[in-house]
Amino acid sequence: MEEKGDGSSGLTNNCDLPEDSGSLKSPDEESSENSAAQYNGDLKSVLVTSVLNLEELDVDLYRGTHHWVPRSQRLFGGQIVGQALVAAAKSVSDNLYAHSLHCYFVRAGDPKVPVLYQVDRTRDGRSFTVRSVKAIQHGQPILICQASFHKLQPSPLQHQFTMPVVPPPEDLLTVEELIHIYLSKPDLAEKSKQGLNKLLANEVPIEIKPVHPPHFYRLAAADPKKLFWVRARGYIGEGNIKLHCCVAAYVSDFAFLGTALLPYPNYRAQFSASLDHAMWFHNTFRSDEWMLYECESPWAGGSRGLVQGRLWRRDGVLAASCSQEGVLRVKPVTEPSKL
Ligand SMILES: CCCCCC(=O)SCCNC(=O)CCNC(=O)[C@H](O)C(C)(C)COP(=O)(O)OP(=O)(O)OC[C@H]1O[C@@H](n2cnc3c(N)ncnc32)[C@H](O)[C@@H]1OP(=O)(O)O
Repeated sequence: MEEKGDGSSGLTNNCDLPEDSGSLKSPDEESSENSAAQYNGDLKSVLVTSVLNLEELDVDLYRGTHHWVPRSQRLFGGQIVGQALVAAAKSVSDNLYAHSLHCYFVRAGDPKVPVLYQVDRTRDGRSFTVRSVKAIQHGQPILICQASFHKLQPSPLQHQFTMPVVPPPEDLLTVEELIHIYLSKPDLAEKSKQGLNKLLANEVPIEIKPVHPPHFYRLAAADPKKLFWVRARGYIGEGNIKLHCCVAAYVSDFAFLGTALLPYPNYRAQFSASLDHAMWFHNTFRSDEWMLYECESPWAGGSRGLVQGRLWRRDGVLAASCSQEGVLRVKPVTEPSKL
């Protein structure tokens, strides 16, 4: 461990969460709109214009819609957590910052209908404020979430682990670029090509650069650890800290549970889904800037796997920590490699 400045000196909080896409513009952002359009080669992130842009139906009642749906045809857990945190944050004051959330995914989300978010104002304290959010479809909860917010309170106690030393994102390829390299292999089997093309067609609103490029049809067992740079696609802009936490909640569930499968190349997941998800936010960060996601799985057993992750700002400041347990029902791989 090392002593570290907390990087929070510039803590600002334009806390308004998106009501509509226009409400995201702070005066600073207005003035830099042209450069924003160029930001990481994209327009405003669909995560803020659509996914996390909840419709207010009544007091503490919101409706969220879907953007990207995984092949499992159940709603992406990160989307539900991110939207639940948006709903919770709308009822807390500007001087409070999300510091943690704890969720259970109790039913599979149905991609054919929107999700309702019902917020209970559990407690408003002098330092901490707690919200409980129920995500509902077909009259039943699909997620229960507790989110806690804290006033900024400086302390002499400050430490964090050290960020792993890895190549910068500029030196690495995106998942899409890696897939194109695989697709250019002349002896690639047709079925593998189809699988990779399906991956390319995924409209995931986040960008990923693996530190160790994956073997898409991996053959060797690996330690249950992975490192990748990740950021929201498109521009979000600085200032709205709560919104960046909501985006990070979305991002943090992506490819997370798969860490627990890395030691078992001879098994493939027949059924996998996250059961719970917890996050702690430590410092300010920009979710539209590259962050290093360090994932590891300390344990698997009993058809479940535990994964833990740390999201690092590229300047080495620990932005957030995550934990998740998932159900992992596997079956042996019987077919030879398709490569
Ligand atoms: C790529 C990105 C993905 C990232 C990860 C995510 O975001 S995942 C998305 C977020 N997380 C989720 O959606 C999880 C939501 N929670 C749930 O769906 C549920 O809590 C749960 C399925 C985990 C609970 O499991 P239960 O086994 O209690 O549920 P249930 O009894 O309804 O069974 C669900 C299905 O599993 C089967 N099943 C149940 N027990 C089984 C067992 N021991 N061995 C084999 N199969 C079993 C059932 O027959 C049923 O199949 P049939 O259905 O065939 O009848």
